[in-house]
Amino acid sequence: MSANHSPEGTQQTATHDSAFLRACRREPVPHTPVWFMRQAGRSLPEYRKVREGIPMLDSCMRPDLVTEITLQPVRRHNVDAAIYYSDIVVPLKAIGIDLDIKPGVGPVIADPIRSRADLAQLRDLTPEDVSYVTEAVGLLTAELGPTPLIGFAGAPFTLASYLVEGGPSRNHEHTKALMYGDPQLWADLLDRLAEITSAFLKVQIEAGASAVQLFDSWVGALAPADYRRSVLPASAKVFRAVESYGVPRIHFGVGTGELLGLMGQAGADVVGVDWRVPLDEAARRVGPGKALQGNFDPAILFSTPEAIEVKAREVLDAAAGLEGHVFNLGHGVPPTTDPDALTRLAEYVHTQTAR
Ligand SMILES: Cc1c2[nH]c(c1CCC(=O)O)Cc1[nH]c(c(CCC(=O)O)c1C)Cc1[nH]c(c(CCC(=O)O)c1C)Cc1[nH]c(c(C)c1CCC(=O)O)C2
Repeated sequence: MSANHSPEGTQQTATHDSAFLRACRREPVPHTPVWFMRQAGRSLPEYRKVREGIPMLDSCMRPDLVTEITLQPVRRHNVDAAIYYSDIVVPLKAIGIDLDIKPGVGPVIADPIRSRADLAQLRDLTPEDVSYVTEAVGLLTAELGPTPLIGFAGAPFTLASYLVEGGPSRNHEHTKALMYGDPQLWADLLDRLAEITSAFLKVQIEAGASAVQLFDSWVGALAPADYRRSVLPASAKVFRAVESYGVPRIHFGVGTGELLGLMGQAGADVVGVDWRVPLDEAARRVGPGKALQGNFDPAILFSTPEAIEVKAREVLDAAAGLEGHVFNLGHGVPPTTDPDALTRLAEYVHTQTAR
């Protein structure tokens, strides 16, 4: 009897045939799949309730909470994929970096990395460091049934920005100073982060994640020449490290209109696009052989239901000629979003694109 005749095998087949994974592979789909970056989190009252009194990073280390919080938006919005509840700094915390996530601020690093000696803080990540991830992914894939689970990690540049700045930054001054002032130290830092990120993605895939997304949220701060020279090699290393698993690899950043081609070249199967570039134009910049993900402007979620539909229709029209399209926002769900607006948006995309 083949593995596909066991109940587990049947579920794996259904997951493999899901609209989300089919779109990532640029295969025909029954409807355009939808999920929302940051779909889990503060926009949901049920999230705020289970997080009460529990610091963000503590919640990421509790498989029961990770499972519940990851499932909440799937239950509520009928999205086509779940994204593992965690944060981009979790693997850094797991190797002993002294950091915290400050509510309303973001990740804050106690001892920023700015010298060669500071690099010693970045040891290798082993699966034992994040055993709670393996456990939570196992619980989740059992609960999710055919709905695919997306694993994720921060890309080397975005992680480096937090580590070098010591926290969130508008202009990434210290980061760029290091990139230009000590290119060898910069390259070594990004290479270390590529190793850690690769190890973290492998843990999630081996435990059952069906796709992975690399968040390079802040890389839009760079010019293309700098991206090609100082960032692309490290991101490409991450994509190569997980290539043999055969799961779709999504690559996302904000303000990356001028970088879309290079971000595809780094090795992604799906390129995430923010709202600044229409999807048909993004497809020209990315080139053939890749699916696109995006790109509804999250600020428009605060508008009227009618305006939201007009904008969603525009996104779908621009996506009409794409080889593969995963509907998403151009960036994360804002914390004060009315969750019903997201439920209606997912429903609208499903009904408008049903084949
Ligand atoms: C840049 C970045 C971070 N974290 C992440 C990124 C890349 C995505 C992006 O560009 O938005 C990734 C991330 N962080 C979180 C998720 C959960 C999964 C999902 O998308 O639903 C994901 C995918 C949970 C979280 N990560 C964080 C929260 C909010 C903290 C809380 O609920 O107390 C959640 C739900 C904290 C965090 N962590 C970070 C920021 C900027 C913040 C917000 C700070 C704040 O406004 O309070 C760093």
